[in-house]
Amino acid sequence: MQFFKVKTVEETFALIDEMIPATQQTEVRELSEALHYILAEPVTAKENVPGFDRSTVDGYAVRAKDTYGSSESMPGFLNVAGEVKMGEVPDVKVGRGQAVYVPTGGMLPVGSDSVMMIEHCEDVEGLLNTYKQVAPGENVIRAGEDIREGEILLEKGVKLRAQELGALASLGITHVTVFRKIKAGYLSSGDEIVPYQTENLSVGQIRDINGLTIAGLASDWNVEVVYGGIVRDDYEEFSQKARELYEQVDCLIMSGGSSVGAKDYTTEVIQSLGEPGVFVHGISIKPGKPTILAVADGKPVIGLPGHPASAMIIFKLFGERILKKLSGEHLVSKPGHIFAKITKNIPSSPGRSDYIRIRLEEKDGEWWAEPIIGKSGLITTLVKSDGIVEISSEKEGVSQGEYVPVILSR
Ligand SMILES: Nc1nc2c(c(=O)[nH]1)N[C@H]1C(S)=C(S)[C@@H](COP(=O)(O)OP(=O)(O)OC[C@H]3O[C@@H](n4cnc5c(N)ncnc54)[C@H](O)[C@@H]3O)O[C@H]1N2
Ligand code: MOO
Repeated sequence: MQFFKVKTVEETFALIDEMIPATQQTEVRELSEALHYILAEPVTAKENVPGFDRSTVDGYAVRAKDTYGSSESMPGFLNVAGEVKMGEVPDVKVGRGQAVYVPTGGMLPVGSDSVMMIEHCEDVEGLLNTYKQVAPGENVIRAGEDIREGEILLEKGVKLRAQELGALASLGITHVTVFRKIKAGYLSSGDEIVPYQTENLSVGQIRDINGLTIAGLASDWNVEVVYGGIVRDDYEEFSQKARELYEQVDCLIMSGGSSVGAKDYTTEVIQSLGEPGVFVHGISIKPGKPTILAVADGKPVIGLPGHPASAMIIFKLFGERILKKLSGEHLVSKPGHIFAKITKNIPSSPGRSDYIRIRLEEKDGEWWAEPIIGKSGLITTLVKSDGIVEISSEKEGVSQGEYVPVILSR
């Protein structure tokens, strides 16, 4: 049997970026139901936010110049000319030597350029004693300072997080055009795998773990997962079920049978689905070497290794990028990790990327990554972990006390 030609992690990411298409299907969603969707067209601001100069504190709107030289020991004096009501256009102006009371968020009256906090002044029967000086623009948000009319607020391909929804809400935008949610089909394979609801296992049987872990990760990325059940190690049954599911979804994911054993049909099944087929079979990575990635007639197909920890780590590393790319998200390589110091020496083969499950511990104000040793068939190694440390392919391991990149999983 021919062994797979492995790709490096870097080659795999480059191939994913080259091979995976972005969906073209869009829909219009109400803003409150658009969280985590990807914008399908840019949004241009039709007005300024805020629409008027407003105070960021409770205080007195003043002309900054009139406060220069004021201090605790040498207060200045201004005449209180009135007050601004919340949500209303002020009916008073600030002339030279004058101050007008303004609440936080209130509109700045004409003539003023700054606001003195109430803690720094005192209204003594209409005469404001100022104990500090303020600079022009101090304690003020200018009209258009948040969003300027005509600017492109958000580009196509941006993921709508809570803060993007807030910015859109500030403009009064009620509907957005986004890419439709991706639907991924998932199949577990293996004669020994039974539904997780199985109460009493026969000897040799294993409850399906990957069905739940993979769907769980995918839902974090706003992908709907259709569970296709478990297929036996039988080519006819496997290919028929894979085909049926593939027809209904945008992406097909399966676990198990990715290696090179006599009954590992996954590659053959994937190849039968469409062109161009498998573009990665085997990655120089630990765990998860026997990973299969393919595109069949425009739909990505992911063959995950069966071992539960390997399946999750591989899906987090490559599945996330594939599904995000497919979802139309504009992907930028911003660091998705933090740095922590490793507690032990860990050797690693050059040319292979290692992903070590770790627990984070705080010692003397620093974060330390404590490796969790255990085989990739053990799901609890991930239950105990806070993340995974990456030892990239050019390194020959890491030394105790060295800063290492940690991809967080909590
Ligand atoms: N001769 C070689 N054998 C293996 C190699 C290799 O390079 N040469 N690689 C090993 C590595 S590494 C992995 S990872 C596994 C991957 O194998 P498969 O993807 O073919 O997976 P299976 O053999 O079907 O299963 C492996 C293991 O995981 C259990 N499993 C499978 N699916 C599930 C599930 N849905 N829920 C829970 N557990 C599952 C299965 O029972 C097996 O114990 O290959 C090595 N072999
Ligand atoms: O590479 Mo495998 O995923 O260690 O068990």
